[in-house]
Amino acid sequence: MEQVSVTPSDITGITESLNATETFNCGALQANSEEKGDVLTEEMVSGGISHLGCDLTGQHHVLCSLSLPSLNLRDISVLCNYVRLQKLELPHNNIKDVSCLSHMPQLVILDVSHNEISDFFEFQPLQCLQVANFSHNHIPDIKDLKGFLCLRKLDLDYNCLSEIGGLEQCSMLSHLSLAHNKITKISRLGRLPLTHLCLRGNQLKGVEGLENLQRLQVLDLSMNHISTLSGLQKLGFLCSLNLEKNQISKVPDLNPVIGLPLLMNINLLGNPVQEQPDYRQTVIFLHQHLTVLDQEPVSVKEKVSSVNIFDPPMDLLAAIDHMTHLVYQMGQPQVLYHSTPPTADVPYPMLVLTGPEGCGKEELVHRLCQEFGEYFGVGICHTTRKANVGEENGIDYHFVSEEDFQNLVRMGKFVQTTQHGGHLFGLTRDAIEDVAEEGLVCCVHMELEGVFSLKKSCFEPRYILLMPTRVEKFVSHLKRLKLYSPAQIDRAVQRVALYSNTCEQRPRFFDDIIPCDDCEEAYQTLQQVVKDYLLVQEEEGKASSGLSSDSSFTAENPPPPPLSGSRSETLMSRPGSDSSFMPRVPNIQAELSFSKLPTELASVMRREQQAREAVVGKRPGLYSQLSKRYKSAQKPSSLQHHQDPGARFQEVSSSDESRASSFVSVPSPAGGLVKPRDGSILVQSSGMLEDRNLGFKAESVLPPILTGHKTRDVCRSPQSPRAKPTSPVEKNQVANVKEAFS
Ligand SMILES: Nc1ncnc2c1ncn2[C@@H]1O[C@H](COP(=O)(O)OP(=O)(O)OP(=O)(O)O)[C@@H](O)[C@H]1O
Repeated sequence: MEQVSVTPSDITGITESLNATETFNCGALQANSEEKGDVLTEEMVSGGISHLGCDLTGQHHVLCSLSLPSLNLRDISVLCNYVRLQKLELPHNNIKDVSCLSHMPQLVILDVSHNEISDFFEFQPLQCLQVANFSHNHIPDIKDLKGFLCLRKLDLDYNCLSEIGGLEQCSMLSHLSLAHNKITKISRLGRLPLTHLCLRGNQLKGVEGLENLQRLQVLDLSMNHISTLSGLQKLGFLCSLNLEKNQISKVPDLNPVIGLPLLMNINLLGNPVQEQPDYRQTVIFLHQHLTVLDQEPVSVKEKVSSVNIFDPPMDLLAAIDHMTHLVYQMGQPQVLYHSTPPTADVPYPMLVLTGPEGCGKEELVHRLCQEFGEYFGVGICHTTRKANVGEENGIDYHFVSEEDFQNLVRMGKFVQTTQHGGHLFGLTRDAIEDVAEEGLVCCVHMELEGVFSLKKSCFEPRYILLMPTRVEKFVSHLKRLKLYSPAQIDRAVQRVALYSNTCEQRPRFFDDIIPCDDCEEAYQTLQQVVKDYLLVQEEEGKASSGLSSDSSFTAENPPPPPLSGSRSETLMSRPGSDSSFMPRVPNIQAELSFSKLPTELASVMRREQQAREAVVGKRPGLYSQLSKRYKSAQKPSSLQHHQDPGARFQEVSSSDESRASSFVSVPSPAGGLVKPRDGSILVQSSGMLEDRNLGFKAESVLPPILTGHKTRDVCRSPQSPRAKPTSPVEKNQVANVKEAFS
């Protein structure tokens, strides 16, 4: 094809030259430059020119792009005539003088990289220039670029710059690259709208001077001598930070960038901090947004394991705690306790008061156990903390040394342990057993961690949360006690949120919530809750003497089912309680009721009524039948006898159907269990079972609460201070307690 030579006069309005320019022939140009030395000629220009487009006025067609790379050009003065060029690429030449650029007011893109330029921007301001590449030259400093109004991207890599300046007026500059210069300090970047800044390979020791670059997204500070990142904490849009080969030595040095919300990529390769133990996990834990660290993607697994190491969730801690105690406990001789659940369905009844430190739960536990001493006993925990004034060993806690505590752990004594405020707390099986032996419900107080752990165990207590609803009141209450340091008060206040979050995130985690701003009021409410559980609410109306009313629930006059009162509903909507601080707790009963159709509810009520009647002996047939079905499904073997004392018990007692039926736990519609209420049946069966030795221990094998009350009511010697005749009312109440807490 014929080579077309383009002169400056041809540039405007030439359309027919389009084909010619598209056949840019580099070989021909090189030959031409060799002939003419290092001077750019018009022939060479016509060979390198391309792209027909419109000029900036939009009125003329022009050939607006010239590319002449690697031609050893030194003199490009001929370009003075090409006034409508918009894109000029002259990389890899020997150009020193670019003053001809002053004649190209429409120039938008300029690449004069890899040349011999030492005078920076020695030409008239180009108002349209947007992209300028002056990398790989010999420029010693940046002159004032005031007139370059549209400059967006400036590349000055591999020059001899020792400081930054002259760019303050470039109000559109978003990309600036100053890699591999000799810059020792970041200065005069002001409030440039930079989004990308590269300062790789300079001599920086700090990063001051970047704090006002609020739009910065990508920052490359690699290959410097930076040891501190102070100043970067304000860069809220930063997404990528390259700190490769610097002097960051400790994880805390990263603090200024930890928490930058959009920072997802950090490169710390070649920094001393990498030698720190658990370095990667620590950084990933501290900066959970990271998707890439040290050029390696951060996996979800890494994130989860870092959280599990440095801030394990309560569930995990509880699982570990439970597993530890279970393993130690399995190493010990297995005995059957009074509190051993006879079957998975019949837990030993327990009540746990929980809430933040200082909310008074310990006091409430003791008051409750004093007032309702016939039903509740305090489960006394172990602790390694010192006894406060007025506290007694064996009453408030078992105060033990850390060594003793650890020994107890290794002996498999604990059901759960927790570390709180630098001290260890734990509930032993023996502590529960001491109460169970008395035939009482075990009542304990503990922090949330303890609750999580206890929930993993075989016990299924009722959990009541005591919740401060007004921060100021809670704080002043803690101050008044004079037992807590300011730090402890802060911790207690912070933990209130932990409790309320748990309520919100885990519906039904707690069975009840009681506001505890006022200790007296809290106790009144607790009393009411407990009475509800004991089903004596209605009784109270009839007899002012509290629990020991003469009238009792009978088959004809059955007590309301547990939880069927509206107390929890009224509690949740207590007037005056600060709902912003008070977590919302679903009313379980209401939910249950609302989820059922009226006919379903009616059926449920009917079955419950039948169950009650059957339990008191009015309709034995139904439960005999249930018992039979249970028995035939079990197909008991001698092995099973040993594994499941409850099954054995049922088989043994099934010789008398109606009696056996009285001991079978029947799932109630409310999700609880309907249990025998006829005291005489308890007495007979308990006596019968006491005669049998199952080979575990010379003790009767009964559902624990039955045994307990049995012991209290019947089996104790007359000398025993607790032994006393059991009235029908009391028997009823005992059954109610069992039902309520199981
Ligand atoms: N076994 C346990 N597991 C978990 N937490 C426990 C256990 N035993 C006690 N705690 C809890 O440890 C915390 C610290 O106990 P301490 O007796 O020092 O508190 P307190 O100041 O008396 O608090 P409060 O007035 O709420 O009872 C309390 O919240 C207590 O309920």
